[in-house]
Amino acid sequence: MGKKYAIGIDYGTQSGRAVLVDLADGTEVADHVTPYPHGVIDEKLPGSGVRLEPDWALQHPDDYIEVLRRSVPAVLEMSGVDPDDVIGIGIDFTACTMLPVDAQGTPLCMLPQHRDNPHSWVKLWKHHAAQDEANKINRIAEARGEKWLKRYGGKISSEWMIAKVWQILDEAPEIYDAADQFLEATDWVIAQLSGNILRNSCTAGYKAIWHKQEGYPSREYFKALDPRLENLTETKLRGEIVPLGTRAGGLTPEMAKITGLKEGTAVAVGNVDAHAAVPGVGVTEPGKLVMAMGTSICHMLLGTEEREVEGMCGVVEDGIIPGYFGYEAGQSAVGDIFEWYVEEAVPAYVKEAAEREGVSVHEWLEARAAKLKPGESGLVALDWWNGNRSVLVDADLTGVIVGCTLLTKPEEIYRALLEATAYGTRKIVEAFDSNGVEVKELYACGGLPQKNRLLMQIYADVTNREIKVAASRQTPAVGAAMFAAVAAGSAAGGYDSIVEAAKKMARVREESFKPIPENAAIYDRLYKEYTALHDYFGRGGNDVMKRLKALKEEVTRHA
Ligand SMILES: Nc1ncnc2c1ncn2[C@@H]1O[C@H](COP(=O)(O)OP(=O)(O)O)[C@@H](O)[C@H]1O
Ligand SMILES: O=C(CO)[C@@H](O)[C@@H](O)COP(=O)(O)O
Repeated sequence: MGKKYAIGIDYGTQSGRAVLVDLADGTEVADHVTPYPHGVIDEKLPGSGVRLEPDWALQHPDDYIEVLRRSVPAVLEMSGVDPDDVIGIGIDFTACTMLPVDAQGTPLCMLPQHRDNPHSWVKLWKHHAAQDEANKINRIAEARGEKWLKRYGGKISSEWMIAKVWQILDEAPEIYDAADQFLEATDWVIAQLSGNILRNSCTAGYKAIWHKQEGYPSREYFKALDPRLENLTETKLRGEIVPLGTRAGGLTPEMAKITGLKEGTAVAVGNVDAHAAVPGVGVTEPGKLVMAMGTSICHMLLGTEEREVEGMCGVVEDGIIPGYFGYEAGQSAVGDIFEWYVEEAVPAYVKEAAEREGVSVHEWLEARAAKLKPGESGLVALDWWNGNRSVLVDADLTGVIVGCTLLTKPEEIYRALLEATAYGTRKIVEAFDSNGVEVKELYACGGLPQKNRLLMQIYADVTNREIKVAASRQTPAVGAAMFAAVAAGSAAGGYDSIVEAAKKMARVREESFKPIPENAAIYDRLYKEYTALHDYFGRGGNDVMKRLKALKEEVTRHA
């Protein structure tokens, strides 16, 4: 059998990235990025201009298809690989990114009668407007003593499926009624590729409260939320839930035409970006925490038992690698905080200087921030620009910088923001470690480790652990390609298990980031200050952030 390949596509927050991978050793033969034409829709709807309320974040489903139209033919052309030798295609996605579809699987926002209703669109993972529903989901689950709540660190997030579905029912019952099903976007794209709607066990487990043995929460629980939700899981969340690496079907003739791939090519079921990154970086055993670092960070860890960890996003059996309990935790804004600073708060002189020097504003700030010693800025910040999805699980928390003076410089603020996100990661590492899910080593992948060395050194110093970095710039996509190889199977030139695929295909860089003891010592002190602020603002010491947010909503509603 000659060389065989698979294509993995990583659907991120702002773009989709395809990579064509050699299955023998994981060599990335070609990659291509398609920025989403509509980007993140958070102010007004395309076409109608209908204004969105605060905390909304939507996407256009055709942007996902655009990635297939552009990036798949591009990697085929760049590589010169014969489509006959591409034996599988797999994807990973942000999650819970979900949408309502009709009985034909058409997104409701593509239908003229629903287009102008924001609830008919794709709700992106960072759509945070379902916090009221999430609060009720948690309150009612606690009151009823629902056992499954512990599997999610004691709180269900507003980012997830049930909160988002319930917000649709609350605010747009006509869209809820018109929806034949609510799907994760990753499952919707796979349905477009293969013609089959299958729900993957990863998003069902982490985002829709599904359990391998127990299934979804009971009808009684859903009825207690809202009588209209009683049958939700048998109706609008119905369908087969299958393990990662399952073959969803063969590529449809229509999709073969737009992608340039062969009809019938194996299509793997959907997956989540951070979860696909774990085998992508070669981690198939416990003790190694994988950080998928980009707009946000997802922290992924394997364990041999189901443990309770405060604030973890979830523990799902077989949720990442079959045979293990997969733990997920996360920070809902990391790169996004740096981007906010660069786009919204950096003085003009910095932008001009960066342009003159031919570097990006990030690079300009990083170079200057790297000259500062830990503690030198006199600043400490809380990393809650997009709420907290770590131990506090509260989307209503907001950002803070303490210690600014008339002499504070932009690079000092930038460094304080990098550090704040590292403290946020340390909180997560400590939560796992202190609950018996050991974290021995850190692995980093995603866009940030490639873009910012200072950030990585700060993470090593703050967590006092060595960090290994993925060799690939596209780790989740490589992971998705590995699952595609599993969906194709060894008889076709792929693999029979993800562990085998990861052994052959994953690579990390030679160089790692090691903690510098004197930095780590200062960061221990700064972390204490972070923790004091974290607990004061986040554990009820002062609810000023919530009061300000409520006031903002009140004033905006009446504007
Ligand atoms: N040099 C840099 N240093 C730190 N952050 C950066 C830098 N350049 C870009 N970013 C941030 O990286 C994030 C994008 O990360 P990336 O991994 O490429 O995408 P995604 O999260 O969509 O997968 C953006 O939030 C952006 O602000
Ligand atoms: O929440 C998850 C995974 O559970 C992510 O999809 C979400 O944080 C988005 O990740 P990115 O920062 O876009 O890579």
